[in-house]
Amino acid sequence: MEEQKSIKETLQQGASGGDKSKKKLVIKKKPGSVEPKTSAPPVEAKSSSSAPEKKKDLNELIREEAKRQGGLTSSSGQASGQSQNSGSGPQAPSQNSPIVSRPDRRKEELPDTSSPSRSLDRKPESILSGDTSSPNYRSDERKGGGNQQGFFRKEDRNPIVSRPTTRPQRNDSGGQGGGGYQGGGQRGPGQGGGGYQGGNRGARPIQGGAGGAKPIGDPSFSGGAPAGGGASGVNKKKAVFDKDKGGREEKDENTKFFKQSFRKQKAQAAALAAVPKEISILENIQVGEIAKKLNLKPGEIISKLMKMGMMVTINNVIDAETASILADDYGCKVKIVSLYDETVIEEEKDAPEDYITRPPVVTIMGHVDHGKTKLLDTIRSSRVAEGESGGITQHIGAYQVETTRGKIAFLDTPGHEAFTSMRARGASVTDIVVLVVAADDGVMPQTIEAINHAKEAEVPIIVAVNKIDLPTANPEKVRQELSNYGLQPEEWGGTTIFCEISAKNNIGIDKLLEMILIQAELLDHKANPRRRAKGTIVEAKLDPGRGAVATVLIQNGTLRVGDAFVAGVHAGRVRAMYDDLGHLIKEAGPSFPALVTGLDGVPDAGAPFDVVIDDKEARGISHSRQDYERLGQSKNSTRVTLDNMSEIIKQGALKELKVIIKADVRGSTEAVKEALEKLSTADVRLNVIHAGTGAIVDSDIILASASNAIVIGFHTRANPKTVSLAEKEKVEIKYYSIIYDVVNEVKASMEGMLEPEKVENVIGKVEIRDVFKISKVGNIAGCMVKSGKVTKTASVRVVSSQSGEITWEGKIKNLKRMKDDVPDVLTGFECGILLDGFNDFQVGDEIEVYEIREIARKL
Ligand SMILES: Nc1nc2c(ncn2[C@@H]2O[C@H](COP(=O)(O)OP(=O)(O)OP(=O)(O)O)[C@@H](O)[C@H]2O)c(=O)[nH]1
Repeated sequence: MEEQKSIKETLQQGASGGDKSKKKLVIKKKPGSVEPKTSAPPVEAKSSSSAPEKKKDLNELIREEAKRQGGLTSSSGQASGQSQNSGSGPQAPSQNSPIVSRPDRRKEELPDTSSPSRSLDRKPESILSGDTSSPNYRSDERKGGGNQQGFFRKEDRNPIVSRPTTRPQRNDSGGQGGGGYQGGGQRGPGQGGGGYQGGNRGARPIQGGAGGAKPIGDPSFSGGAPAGGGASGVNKKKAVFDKDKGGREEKDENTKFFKQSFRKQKAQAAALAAVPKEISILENIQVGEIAKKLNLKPGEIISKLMKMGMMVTINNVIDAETASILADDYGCKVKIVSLYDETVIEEEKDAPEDYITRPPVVTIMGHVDHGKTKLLDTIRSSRVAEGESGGITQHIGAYQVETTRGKIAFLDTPGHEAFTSMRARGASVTDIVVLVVAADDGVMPQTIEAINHAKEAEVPIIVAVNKIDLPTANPEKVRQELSNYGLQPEEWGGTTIFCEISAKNNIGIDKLLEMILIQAELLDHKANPRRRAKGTIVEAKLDPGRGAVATVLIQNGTLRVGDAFVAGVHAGRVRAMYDDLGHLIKEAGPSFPALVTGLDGVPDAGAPFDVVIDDKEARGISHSRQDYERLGQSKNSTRVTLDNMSEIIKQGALKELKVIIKADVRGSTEAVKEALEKLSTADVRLNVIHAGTGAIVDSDIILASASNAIVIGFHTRANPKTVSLAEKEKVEIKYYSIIYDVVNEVKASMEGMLEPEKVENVIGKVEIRDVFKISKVGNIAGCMVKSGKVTKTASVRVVSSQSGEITWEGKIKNLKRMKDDVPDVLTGFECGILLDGFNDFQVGDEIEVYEIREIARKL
C-alpha cells in the first residue's frame, strides 16, 4: 500500500506542478535513498515532454498511467490504486516485495554521482536530468517504468551502465545493461522494478542481457534471457562467451571431479600399500585395533565388515577368524599370538661380552612312586649347611644348590604335568630333565609320557635309576627298556647319561649332580647378570601377611630390591626377596629362584617376569595386558583340529601335525601310530608325539595344549574332568574304533576333503547295578539311568569303570522297564538292558547311550 500510495502521490505531486515539493515528497517516500544533488525538475528528468503535459490533472495522469499499464499487461499487479480500481487484476504480492526491498540495495549500489566519467558519457540534458540520484529518476523506476522509453532514454541507460564504476570489469558490458533494462521496459508496469533489476543486472556481463526476461523480483538475480530487447551483437557475442564459459565451467567441474576421484583412488592405493604383509593378533581383537594394525581408517574396516554382514562399531571385538578373512581382503596374513607375544616388552640392549655361563635348570620327572620327591628332598637337604637343615620349612617351588663343580637350579614341582603346563603357557624354563625310574619297577606308562613330554620340549634327559638299594632292583632291565624309547645309554654307545642312585640312602647323588653339570656344560646356556632381570613365575600365591608373593626363576639379568617389574598381567616393585631357605636377599642373578613380594596381584605359574624402567611403564604394560585379558584375548594360538587343519596347512602355518594316541591295548596304539605316521607328506609331517594305553588323562590334554596337538582315543575315552580340561584348553579329542576310520579322516582333513562330520551326541549315561542271567536269552543288565535317557534305537558303548576303556560298542536289543518293553527310560529310573551281542556286563561299568548326527564340514 505504501508503494501504491507513493505512486499516487507522485502523480498528485506531478499534477500540482510544485516541482520542488514534488521532488522532496518523493525523496521522503523513499527510505534509504540518496539526497539529490540537483534540483532539476522531474519533467526534465523524465523526458523531453512538453510543459502542458506537466499540467495535466491528477485524473488524467492516472488514466494515462492505467492505460499504459493496461496496454502492457492485464494481469500484472499494479502499483497504482487506480489500476486496481479499474479491475486490472490484483497486485501480486510477490511483485511488490522486491520493490520494497530494493531501496536499500539501490542505496548501496548508487554510483558516485560526482564521477566525471559518468558525466562525460551523458548528453547535456542527461547531465541535467538523468542523474541517477535524481529523485525523479528513482521515482520513475519505482513506478515500474511504464513508459520506459520515455523515462529511460537511450542516453539514460548510461548512468545505470556506469554503475560498475565501482566494478570496473563491467564497464564494457554497458550495452547489455541497457538491453536488460529495455527488456524490463517491455514488461508490465508492476514489473518495472524488474526492469530496474534488469538494468542493474545489465551491468553484469553474464546476466545483463537476461535481465528483461526474468520474472520480477527474482531473488536469484540471474537475469533473463535475451528476450530483453537489448540483446545487441555484443550481447550475442557475450552470450556465446557465456555459453563457452558455461561449457568451460562444466569442463572444469568434470576435471575437478576426475581430479578428485583420481586423488581418492591414489589415496586408496597409498592406503592399501601401507597395509602390512602380516600382522599378529590375539584370539580376539577390537575393530579399532585391527584398523590400526592394518594402517587403515576404522571407517574402512567398519564398512568392510558391514559388507561381510557384520554391523560393528569401532569398539566391537571380532574373532581371529573374522580378522583373518578381513585382513586377507587387503592381502595381509594374520598370525595369532599369545597375550605376552602381543605385549612384548622391549629387550634391553646388552653386550655379548657380558654373557657368562649360567647354572642349569633341572626338572625331575618319572612314574608315580619312583622317588621323585625323595630325590629332590635328598639333594636339597644334603646341600643345606649343617644347622640349617631344620630350617627347610619354606617351599618356594624351586631351589638352587651349590656343588663343588657349580650351581644347579631345581624346579621343585616334580612330574611332567607341571612341566608341560608351564610349557603350555609358553614358558620353557627347563634345561635338563632328570628321569627317575625305579630300578625295581622299570619303565611304566608315566615314564613313557615323561619321555615324550621332554622330547617334545626338546630338553635333554638324564636317567636316574633309583632305588638301587632294593634287592629287587634291576638297573640293566631299565636300560634295556629305555633303549626301546630312544634313550640309549652312553655305555651302550648311545648319548643318554644313566646314573644309578638311591634317593633314600643318598647313594650316587653327587655323581648325578656332576653329570647334570657335565650335560650343562655341553648345552652352554649363558646369561648376562648386568642387565635388567627377566624370568618366569614358577609359582605364586596370596600370602596372608605379605600379600601376593611369587617365586621367580631369573633366566637373565639380575633382580634387585626396588626394581619395577611386570609379572604376567600384574605389575609391582620388589619390596623384599627371599631364597628357598627364607633368607632375605638383596639380589638374584641368572638361574636363581627368588621369592618376591610387592606384586599388585597373583600371576599365573609360567607367566613371564620382566623388570622395566619404572613403575609407570610397569603399570602401563600391566593395564594393557589386563585389557586384552578382559577381551578374552589371552588364549594361545589357534588349536589344530581336523576341521581347520587343511586351512592351517594351506596358510603354511602347519608344517607338522602333532597327534597324541591313546588306545585300549598296546597293539592298537602301535597300529594306529604306524598307520598315521605313513600319512606324512612333503609339506606336512605327521608326528605322533605321544602314544600310550589306557584312558585319555589330563596330562595328555596338557601335552596336546602345549604342543598344539590333537588327541585320538582308540577304543578308549576321557573322563568328564579330562573332557572339560580339553574344552578349556581347546584341545580336540577324536574317538575311533576302526583304524580305517582314523586314517581316512586324518588324511581327508589334511587334504581338506573331509566327509560330512559325524557328530556324536551322548544322550544318556546308565550305570550297571546288577546282572541277570536268563537262559536262551543272555545276560540282562539291571541298570539305573544316571543322566539323560536311554532309547532303544540309540547306539551304546560299555565303558569299564576300572580302566575307562570301552569294552563293547553296539546296539540295544531289548529295553525293559519292569516287565514291559519300552522305547526309552528317563533319568532316575531303573531299566533292564539286553545288548545285541554282548553279555560280559560288570557291575559298576557304564553304558553310554549316544546318537550320531552327520553335519557338513565348515572349512
Ligand atoms: N628303598 C627306596 N625307597 C625309595 C627310594 N626313593 C624313594 N623311595 C620311596 O618310594 C616312595 C615314593 O617316593 P616319592 O619320592 O614319594 O615318589 P614320587 O615319585 O615323588 O611319587 P609321587 O609324588 O606320587 O609321584 C616313598 O615311600 C619313598 O620313601 C629309594 O631310593 N629307595
